[in-house]
Amino acid sequence: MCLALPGKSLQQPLVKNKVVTPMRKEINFSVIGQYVDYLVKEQGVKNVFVNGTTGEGLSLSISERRRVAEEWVTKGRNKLDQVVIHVGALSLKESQELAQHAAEIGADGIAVIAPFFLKPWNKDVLINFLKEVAAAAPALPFYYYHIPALTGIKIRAEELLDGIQDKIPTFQGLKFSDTDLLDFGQCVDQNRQRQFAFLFGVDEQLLSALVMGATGAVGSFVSRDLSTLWSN
Ligand SMILES: CC(=O)N[C@@H]([C@@H](O)[C@H](O)[C@H](O)CO)[C@@H](O)CC(=O)C(=O)O
Repeated sequence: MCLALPGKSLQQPLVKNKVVTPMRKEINFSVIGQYVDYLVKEQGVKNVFVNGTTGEGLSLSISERRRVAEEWVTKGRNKLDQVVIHVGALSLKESQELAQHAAEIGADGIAVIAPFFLKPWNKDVLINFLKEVAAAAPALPFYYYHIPALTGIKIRAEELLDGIQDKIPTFQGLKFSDTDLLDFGQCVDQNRQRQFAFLFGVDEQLLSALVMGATGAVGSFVSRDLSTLWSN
């Protein structure tokens, strides 16, 4: 459950942890502070991705997602470098509400998955959805969470990147959770000015992605060892 994002500067990749949401019958908010300390002290991880796939964000209610985000931001203050909140939802309004909330509580970025029930049928429709969500948090770096195996949306990331910053000025990069390394390589190739972050999300292919130019990673099984890879 580890995620790496670039640092405040895109040139400086950092290890991040995509965190689970602790639950018994209900969400166990009280252990999130300990979880932060564990990640920082035991795992050498100072960046987290909250309410994503591993955090089961899409299975939580909106009020639960808000509360989980608040806990991570609050408990991570002065300990974590970046807390990125996944705010994707099937409802545009809910996604916007979560994006605005992430900005209000002081998160460092937001990420959005494509709506996957009534699916965007082309790139422009998808970008319009993302743009509306990003506009709800106009000061927060925005990541598109590309995970076609779960969304069923096959629009290639490379196609999406083309001209995206004209539509979404806060666009910071991709969380690329797909095994299509050709698509990934074409994204990297398109990013000649290195303005975007490419956070790779399939642990099993991370080494290949690093060779190809991933600037960070979001993963389940990597942590301190991953930061070592980058620092070497
Ligand atoms: C589908 C999924 O859960 N993918 C994981 C991977 O880390 C995955 O667990 C790993 O590659 C093992 O298959 C992450 O990319 C997901 C993630 O970052 C998230 O919590 O949003």
